Amino acid sequence: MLGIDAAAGAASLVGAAQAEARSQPGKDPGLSLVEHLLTERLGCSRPAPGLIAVGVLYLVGDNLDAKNFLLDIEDVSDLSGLTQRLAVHAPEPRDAARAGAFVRFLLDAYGAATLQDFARALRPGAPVGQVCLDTTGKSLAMIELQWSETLSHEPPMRGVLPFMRWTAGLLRPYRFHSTMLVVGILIQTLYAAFMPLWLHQLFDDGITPHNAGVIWRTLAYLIGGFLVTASAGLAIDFSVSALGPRAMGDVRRQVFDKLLLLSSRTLNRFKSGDIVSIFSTDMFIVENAVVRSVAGIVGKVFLMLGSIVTAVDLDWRMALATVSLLAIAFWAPRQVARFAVKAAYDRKVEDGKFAGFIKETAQLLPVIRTLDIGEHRRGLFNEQADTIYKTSYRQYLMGELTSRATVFCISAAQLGIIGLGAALSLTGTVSGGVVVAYIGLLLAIGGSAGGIASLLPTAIQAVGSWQRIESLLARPADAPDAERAAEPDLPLSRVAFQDVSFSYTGERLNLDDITLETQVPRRVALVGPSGSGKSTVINLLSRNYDALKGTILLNNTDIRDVDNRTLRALMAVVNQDTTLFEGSIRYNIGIGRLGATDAEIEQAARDAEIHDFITTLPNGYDTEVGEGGKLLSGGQRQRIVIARALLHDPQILLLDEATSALDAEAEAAINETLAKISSKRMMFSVTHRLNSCPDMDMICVFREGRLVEQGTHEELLALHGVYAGMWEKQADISIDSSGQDVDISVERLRKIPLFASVPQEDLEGIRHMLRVEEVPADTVLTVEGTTTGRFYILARGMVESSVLLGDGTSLTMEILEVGDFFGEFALLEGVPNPTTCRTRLPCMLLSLSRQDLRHVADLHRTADEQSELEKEIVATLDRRLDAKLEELIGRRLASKQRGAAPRATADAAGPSV
Ligand SMILES: Nc1ncnc2c1ncn2[C@@H]1O[C@H](COP(=O)(O)OP(=O)(O)OP(=O)(O)O)[C@@H](O)[C@H]1O
Repeated sequence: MLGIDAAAGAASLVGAAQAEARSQPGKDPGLSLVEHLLTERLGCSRPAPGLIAVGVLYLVGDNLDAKNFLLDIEDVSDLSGLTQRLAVHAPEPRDAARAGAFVRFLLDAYGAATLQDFARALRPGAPVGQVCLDTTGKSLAMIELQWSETLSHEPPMRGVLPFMRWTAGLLRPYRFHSTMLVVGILIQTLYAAFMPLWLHQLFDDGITPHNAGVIWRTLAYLIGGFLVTASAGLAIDFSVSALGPRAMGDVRRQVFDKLLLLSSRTLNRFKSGDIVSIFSTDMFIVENAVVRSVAGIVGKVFLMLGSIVTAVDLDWRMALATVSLLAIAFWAPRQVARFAVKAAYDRKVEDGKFAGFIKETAQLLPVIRTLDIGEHRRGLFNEQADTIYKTSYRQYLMGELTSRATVFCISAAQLGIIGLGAALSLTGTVSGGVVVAYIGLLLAIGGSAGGIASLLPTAIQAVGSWQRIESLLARPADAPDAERAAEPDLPLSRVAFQDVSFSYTGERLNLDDITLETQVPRRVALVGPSGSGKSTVINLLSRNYDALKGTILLNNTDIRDVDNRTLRALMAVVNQDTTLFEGSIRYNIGIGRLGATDAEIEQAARDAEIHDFITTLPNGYDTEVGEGGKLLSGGQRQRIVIARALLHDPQILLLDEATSALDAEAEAAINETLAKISSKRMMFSVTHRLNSCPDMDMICVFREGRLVEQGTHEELLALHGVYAGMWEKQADISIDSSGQDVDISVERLRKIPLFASVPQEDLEGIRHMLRVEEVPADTVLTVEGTTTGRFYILARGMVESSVLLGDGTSLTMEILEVGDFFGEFALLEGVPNPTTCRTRLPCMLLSLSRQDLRHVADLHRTADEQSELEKEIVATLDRRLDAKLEELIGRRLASKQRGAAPRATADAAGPSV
């Protein structure tokens, strides 16, 4: 694993380890051996680094994959402490597991060479953070985060018995019904236990000696017992019907409460269909098992136990044989049951993925149609359906095999016992009555076993579902309240970021050492290319995530010390997602402050400038908004969200592209409203369009996670840096106040390389030829490999350019923003578009076709002159095409090397296509 030549000098290493074991009797000889290997073969310092030695030993000695689940976030959050403990003490079992998991992580994520470097660098006294930096290039916090992201979050596979124990725990609070259930089962058990004894009595003391008294008395017992048992059966039916739904109601509540406490980081780990399918399919399957299987299995087990007691009473030798054979008969199928439980769990996981896939397909149907990737999606569907088929096949087969194996083993045991009884009766050691009673007993046992076997597949299926419910319940509530719930002295006068760094996955820093300070009331714009970290600042301020390093202060209080309720009262977030809750408009605004009066709700609606619209609706504030608010327009929904935020009356308003999902007209109107309502409070506003920036008190410019510039509009323009460049790109493209017309200056056109050398009068012509287009989100504008389309300049919104990879997935090449342009290849005869461009947000565009361009040239030029113009344009395009193709090939290669995972590129907002 570490590239050590094990054979070389192995004897001397073993000798040294043995000598050490003799001199330090408490020490694990295996650990000594690994320490000697590390120090003498890899040049690690003495004493050998405990972390790596213990980790390697644990890894080779244990199946870590099976134990990894035992570790949770806290276990991986103190690598320094772990290293120190393992350097001086004999390892605790949990620390040994941690070390093993860490070595596994380093090996998987960075390879054996880095693990060796890490081991060598772990010298006594060397800070672990420095070792991490020197060998992996990542800080200690990043390594811990990356490590925690790799932890398996699946609970250990468990079987039917733990599931039954869990069910018993669920039923315990319901005393009346549980008691009724237990009493019912006991009565059935007693009857089953006594029946063979009565049969024995009937045969040996009644029928054989012709004793009518005994016969009638025993028949009376049997009939009475039968009637009582039938009533007990009814009691069982009533109690399980009440207990199952009640117990599952409790589980639903628990899971829902847990859901509310999960952080965004944890929620990101779930597939979109998972949570819904846990609440729907998994809960149903478990409930079904609680009602139908669990009580049944318990009842049958009791019956078998009762029968065994009777068996002892009848003949102890046969009873001993019965118990031994039954033990074997139940043990053997357990081996199959383990596979059955795993198969049931796998099936549930696949169901969750499948539900997510269907949901995604339904949501993205317009995109699928416009991209014409129906066939590709069908291929993915077939793959998923195939996987579902395979996992279901395994699930059913294993379930049925478990049941069949149980029946088979029990039947074999029965035959064995009958054979023993017959043999003993030949020797005269047992009477005929005992053998008859035993046959009755075995019928009862066989019936119970058969019953258990038929209930097992349902129970096994439920174990898979239970594991998934448990895996959600077992997640730590990682959005906990602050331990020292401190109150920042209100009102708020200051918000500060001090050396704040953050990463979502531990792979790279998404915010890198951000320091900024601002006073209330102040309006702050967060600008920068797509993926530069603007929304992440909002995520940290609203405490959706906590910083990896550094502090965010509200006045002088660390945001992590402020309890969630106070924090939520201080802030409101409005982002581009305008999905509403199903219910009335009143409800959707009112949840901004529960308990608000109707007058307050109406005032908030007035401030958000939606009151007049609401009063025109037949049901006014009681109008139902439909699922997700789909009965209202995007602009109306956004105003309702703003009204909700205003009702909340926050001191800090966080706006994250609040208007970018709206059309330009609605954006213009809502921006006016936002400008009014933000004047009295602090506002952080993420924006791509810079036209609002001149009015802001402070502008923070982000690039690749770093805060590269901050100041007022004028200060930043004077810097001639990133902001000035962005401003220049956007400044001469204006949208009129109605949001319906776009204008671009000739000077701005000239800055596009394509038009750099076009004569002034032609540029004027081109400017007038440009067509204004308003395009909704998810519209495909150019398609890779085709020669149709137009040349576009982006005046508003965002466009994603991507290429299709060999495996059918698409790779994002660039995110184009206001001022960027694309599709110039459409201006050339026969040159196919190298990428597909699709709008991510509603866009306003200026566009030009090849015919338009030719027409412009025709107006003023002779054929020769026109061809000169075309030649210049062709030459510019050729240069850009070459550059584009080179970049494309490079990215495709890189993506293949990374396993071709399609994802938006972080630094995607470079120059336009
Ligand atoms: N939940 C997440 N998990 C992993 N990475 C994420 C997550 N959210 C954002 N990122 C990554 O973090 C980086 C910063 O994202 P962020 O959303 O803050 O950028 P942004 O500047 O707001 O971009 P945009 O303008 O496109 O909204 C990006 O590279 C993005 O891919």
